[in-house]
Amino acid sequence: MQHFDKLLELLNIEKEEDQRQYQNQMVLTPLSERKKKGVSWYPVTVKSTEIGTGENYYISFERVTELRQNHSFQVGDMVSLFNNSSKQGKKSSISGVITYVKRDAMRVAFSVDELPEWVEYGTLGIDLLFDAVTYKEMDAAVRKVVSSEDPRVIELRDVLIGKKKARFLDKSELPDYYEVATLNESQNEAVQNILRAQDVAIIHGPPGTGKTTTMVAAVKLTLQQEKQVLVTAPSNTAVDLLTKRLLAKGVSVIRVGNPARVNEDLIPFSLESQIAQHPDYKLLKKIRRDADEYKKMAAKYKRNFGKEEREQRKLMFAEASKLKHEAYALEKYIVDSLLNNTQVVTATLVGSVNKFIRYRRFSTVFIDEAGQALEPACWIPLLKSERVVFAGDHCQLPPTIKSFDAAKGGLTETLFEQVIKKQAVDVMLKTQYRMHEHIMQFSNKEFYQGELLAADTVVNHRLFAHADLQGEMINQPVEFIDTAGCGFEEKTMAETGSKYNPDEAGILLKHWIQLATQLQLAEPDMLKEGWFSAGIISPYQAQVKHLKELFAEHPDLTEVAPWTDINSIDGFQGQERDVVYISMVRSNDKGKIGFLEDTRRMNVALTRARKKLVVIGDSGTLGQNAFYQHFLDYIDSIGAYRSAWEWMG
Ligand SMILES: Nc1ncnc2c1ncn2[C@@H]1O[C@H](COP(=O)(O)OP(=O)(O)OP(=O)(O)O)[C@@H](O)[C@H]1O
Repeated sequence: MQHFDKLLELLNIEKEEDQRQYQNQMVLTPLSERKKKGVSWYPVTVKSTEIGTGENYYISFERVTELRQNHSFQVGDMVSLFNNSSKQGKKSSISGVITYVKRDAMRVAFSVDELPEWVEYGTLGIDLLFDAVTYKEMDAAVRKVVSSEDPRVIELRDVLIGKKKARFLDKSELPDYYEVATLNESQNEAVQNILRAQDVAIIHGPPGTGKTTTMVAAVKLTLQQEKQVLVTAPSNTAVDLLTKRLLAKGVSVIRVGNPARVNEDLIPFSLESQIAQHPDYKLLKKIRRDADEYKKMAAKYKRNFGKEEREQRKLMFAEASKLKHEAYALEKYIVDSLLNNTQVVTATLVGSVNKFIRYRRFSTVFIDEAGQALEPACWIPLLKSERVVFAGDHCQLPPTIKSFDAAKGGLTETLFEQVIKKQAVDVMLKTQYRMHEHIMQFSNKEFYQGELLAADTVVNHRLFAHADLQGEMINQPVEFIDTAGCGFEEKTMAETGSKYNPDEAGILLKHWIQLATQLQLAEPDMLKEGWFSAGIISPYQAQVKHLKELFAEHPDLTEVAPWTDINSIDGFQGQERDVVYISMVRSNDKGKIGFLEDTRRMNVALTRARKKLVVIGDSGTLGQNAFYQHFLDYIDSIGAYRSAWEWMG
């Protein structure tokens, strides 16, 4: 099938590029360089070793280093523990997942029956590892979709790629007419669409429209018809959020996935932890220990032994193997009884191949953040489901893709987007609960055909409630500060090629100090914990870094610093702040805007603010692009234009 052949080809291109970037960073770089780059720790010392639930060992390491060195290790990353000892002859290694990491300490979970002996000798080091498993699972899923003889898989596949029309029950055929009192009209429409869908339904959720609220309500109602559903998303963070929201609504949930990648609050709801709490778990542990003992005893017989010892050794191995089978059967019994008694199983898309649910079938799979999910990853849970509900927004961030060719070839186009185009089964949520209407309106016109409405609670909310400030510019919901003609040229970071603009950052800082000072005077309560939040966004990493340094050094900002996050656009996806600044950076004679051409990404940045959005940029450079010219026209139409000259001198 042409569609899938192409998909496999693109996935392979992406994998090769990912691997190439990884190899450049790791394999082709000597250890001393890798250490400098922060992708290897060497040497490390073992601080402690613990046995976890299931077949897991946790080892805590400390890095031996004279310098304060940064690193790129994060919780959830795959790493390789290696032994560089010359006695060993060849390099030995095992892989694991980071469960905790600080500047010079980390804890890693290893899924092994036993730790290799070399862990106790020689000099150890840790490398960041390329995650090939994810690609393998995606590739296998796509191949299975093509070759499947399961009539339901074939049917669902044909609907999703647009060869067959999606079917819906008539409203009158719904068991009951559902209307959730706490949901608004379009949210209720989306829920009903889901209840009627026989193949696929789509919630299209523009920023702040309560996509998660709607999805949780839909899951609850679906559970009145179906015993159990699978709820997934591409990232662990999104799955954790959904798990929390479902638990808060009284739904029983088991979170499946590597415990090292699950948020700590949710560990009690993880399958591993539930297994450990099961009444038969003690017995399971005992059987496993006994099996281990037999294996160890059998292994003690060395080379020169007679017939009798040989027989004994054989018996011990047989006993160990019998006990292992018993343990396996008991574990399966425990897992099945836990899974059979939960309403929802949550996992990431790729995590739904987890050994405990690999062969389980589900009536419905919900896929959240589907606008960011690679098509091959979606097929993993789809293969085990009768029907699918996608939720997302294809007008916000697309999936992250490393290969330019794979992206150009179409790997960025999600299944979510393809279904919207081919089946037109999406219901868009139309009331947003985040932005003042002036903040919402530009994005609304450009991306949502002007169909969005601001809820009464936010339509005119302002930063300052104070009457004296009502008409003031500082209290306007949108400001654009134009740096055109100020000579604020963009600069390029030599090592990374990322752009930054120190003069623009300077203006941003001045504006924020002015605003923060007014805030402190007018609304002292706002600065109490949890009352107020601010975000500073730049599409360029180099500018993010520069802004962070600038803010850290500034004495006037100590009070507001805890409420001000500075990050890239991707770092703010799904989040909101009372005040948001965007530093556009690009300022050049040629009108080159690079990254900023990605208007979907800019849509995310422009829709994070609740009460005030300040955009700083060069209209001369930006205005050469149609999208930004529309933005500048919009700025004029609401009287939000200011010149950076006001802050100069
Ligand atoms: N029907 C509703 N009535 C009142 N408030 C609502 C309603 N639906 C959602 N909200 C509010 O809107 C906000 C965003 O909702 P929610 O967290 O479900 O959205 P999300 O899907 O996570 O975010 P986004 O819409 O940006 O993807 C929340 O504060 C929520 O309480």
